[in-house]
Amino acid sequence: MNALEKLEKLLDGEQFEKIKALNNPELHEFLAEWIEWLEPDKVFVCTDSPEDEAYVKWKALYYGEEKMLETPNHTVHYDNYYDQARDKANTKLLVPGGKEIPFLNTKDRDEGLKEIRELMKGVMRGKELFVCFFALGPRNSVFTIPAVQLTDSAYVAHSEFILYRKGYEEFRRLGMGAKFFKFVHSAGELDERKTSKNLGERRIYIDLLDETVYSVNTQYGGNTIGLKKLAFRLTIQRAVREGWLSEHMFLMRVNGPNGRKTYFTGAYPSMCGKTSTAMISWENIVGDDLSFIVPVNGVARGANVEKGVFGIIQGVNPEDDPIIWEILHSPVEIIFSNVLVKDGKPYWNEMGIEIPDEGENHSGKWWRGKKDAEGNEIPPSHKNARFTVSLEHFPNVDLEALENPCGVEVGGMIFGGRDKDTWPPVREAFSWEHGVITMGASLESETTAATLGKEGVRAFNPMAILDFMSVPLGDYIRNYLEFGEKLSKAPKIFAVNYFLRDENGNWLNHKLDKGVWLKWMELRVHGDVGAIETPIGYIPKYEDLKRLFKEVLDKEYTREAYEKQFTIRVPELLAKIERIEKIYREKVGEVPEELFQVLEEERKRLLEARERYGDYISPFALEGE
Ligand SMILES: Nc1nc2c(ncn2[C@@H]2O[C@H](COP(=O)(O)OP(=O)(O)OP(=O)(O)O)[C@@H](O)[C@H]2O)c(=O)[nH]1
Ligand SMILES: O=C([O-])CC(=O)C(=O)O
Ligand SMILES: [Mn+2]
Repeated sequence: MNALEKLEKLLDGEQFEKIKALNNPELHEFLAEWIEWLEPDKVFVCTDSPEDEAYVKWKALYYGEEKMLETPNHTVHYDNYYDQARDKANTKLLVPGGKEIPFLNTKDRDEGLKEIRELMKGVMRGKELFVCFFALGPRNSVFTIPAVQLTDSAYVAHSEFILYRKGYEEFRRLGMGAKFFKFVHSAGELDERKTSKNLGERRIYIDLLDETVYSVNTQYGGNTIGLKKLAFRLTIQRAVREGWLSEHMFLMRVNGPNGRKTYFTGAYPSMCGKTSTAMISWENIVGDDLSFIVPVNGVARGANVEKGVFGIIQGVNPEDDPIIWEILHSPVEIIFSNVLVKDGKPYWNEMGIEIPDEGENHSGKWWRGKKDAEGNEIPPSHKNARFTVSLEHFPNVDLEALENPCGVEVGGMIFGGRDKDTWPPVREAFSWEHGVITMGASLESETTAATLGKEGVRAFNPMAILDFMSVPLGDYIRNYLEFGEKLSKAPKIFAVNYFLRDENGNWLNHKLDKGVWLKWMELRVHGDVGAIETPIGYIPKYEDLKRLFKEVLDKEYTREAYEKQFTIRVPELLAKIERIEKIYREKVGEVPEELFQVLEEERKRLLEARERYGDYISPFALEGE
């Protein structure tokens, strides 16, 4: 029996017709094999029609994975109390022979496939399977990658409809030519709250050879939404093979003088400010999490992989995040996850208004002071509680850039992390190579609640991408360096640090200061302002920032604040170079030799500067040159 004949037996007539219309034998085989294996009671195939999307949304409510809230089109979803973040330990790359690759969590492919197949055998008995088609990147473009998702979670499918472009027609158009990704997900057995129960058997296995990802016994978006962080492992591999970049980066427009539009990408680790930067209210958002950057005729062109936001809700308040606040209070389609609900209204930590003392949250029935099994007090919402919404509802979205099949020219690329004591708030690299190595490849950041495990530990996180890395780090960095050589005008590279603290642990910057750094970077891309040369790159001049603080935030920026923030901290910077160099020399394995040269040059510049100026160098001293 061939695959289509098998499918005809497995599916209802109407569903079968939808599959038959896609002329792709590889797709048919994959579907036949997995539908038979998963044994769902029922299969629903989603085309791009609004009716099919509506069916999925309705099923999320019908099966109890989402509940309606008071505001129309708002729903809430809960993940298991212990399934609130990405599970790094159980996320593995399947590689032949289980080859060990530094910093990557690998597993023998045959063993992994065997294990996951066993876990998934008949896992959908009594359940409905949704077969969905999406596209990564704008459709019918150099960026497009089609993907098929199998899931028994209507919540996951619903989230994907909000976050990704529909892809059924794309499969139809491409026919046998579709080089597509495959995702198979099951939430596994559910408890009475409709959350995944068998967390001990939670597995996320990425088959790099077959460009397929399997995920089981989990619901949290970062572990299950196939097109997000699961596809990301596959796109990194493709990008390195094909010579482009697939990055953990927002994409935004910064508005310069006289209507000038300059596009920036920015890579910060999870929970370190991508969304909050891309949402600066006077600029424009294109994407907040994942970007593809492709060299086209010597120009780096960027596109958002997604079309929606799976954003962190903690701390969203009307002052700092006026646009998100507005959206979250309007009747557009939103899924809230792991927030507190009372009388049909959602509440979250640090929202700037009074929060009820009881309700329902990620721990079930909740009251203030409630403790979990470990004795920790449970806050109203989880730190990693999120909202899922389409970008089309954002008044500040740059729709033209979002939908442009040619993407946008990238003028600047930014790297940043949680760093309390080393990097200044903003600086510009001397060159592409200098930026890639001393900013991107040298990124460190304190760990956050976006992954299971301890928070606040300084960790090596090159390009903010380490959690998702799927190729040897040296290959990834080589690809980055070579990417620059393909460009006639490489984007300028910048590094930011929003998280500097003083001796008492207080932040040195306000959340909105990043709006000033962005304006400065925009001017620098076009050579409109000068800068101070330091051993670690160019930093802004006080006079320029003073003017920008006034213009952008209507704030007085004092010389004292500037001096404190932009002091070059030689001992911390040298220690960092030591750490980074050691990691690359001792742990990473093969790395382009340039990396060590560029780090060595930076060290020399720092040592020379220390000779002349001492350990902590005021920017005014350097400016005096
Ligand atoms: N102190 C300080 N905190 C900030 C700043 N910007 C953002 N944050 C906090 O950082 C947290 C996460 O920021 P997001 O922008 O949502 O994170 P993200 O990079 O989009 O994260 P992912 O969606 O996990 O990839 C929020 O709790 C913010 O309040 C800042 O300038 N200063
Ligand atoms: O993938 C997720 O869970 C959400 C996210 O953006 C990240 O953690 O970087
Ligand atoms: Mn992210």
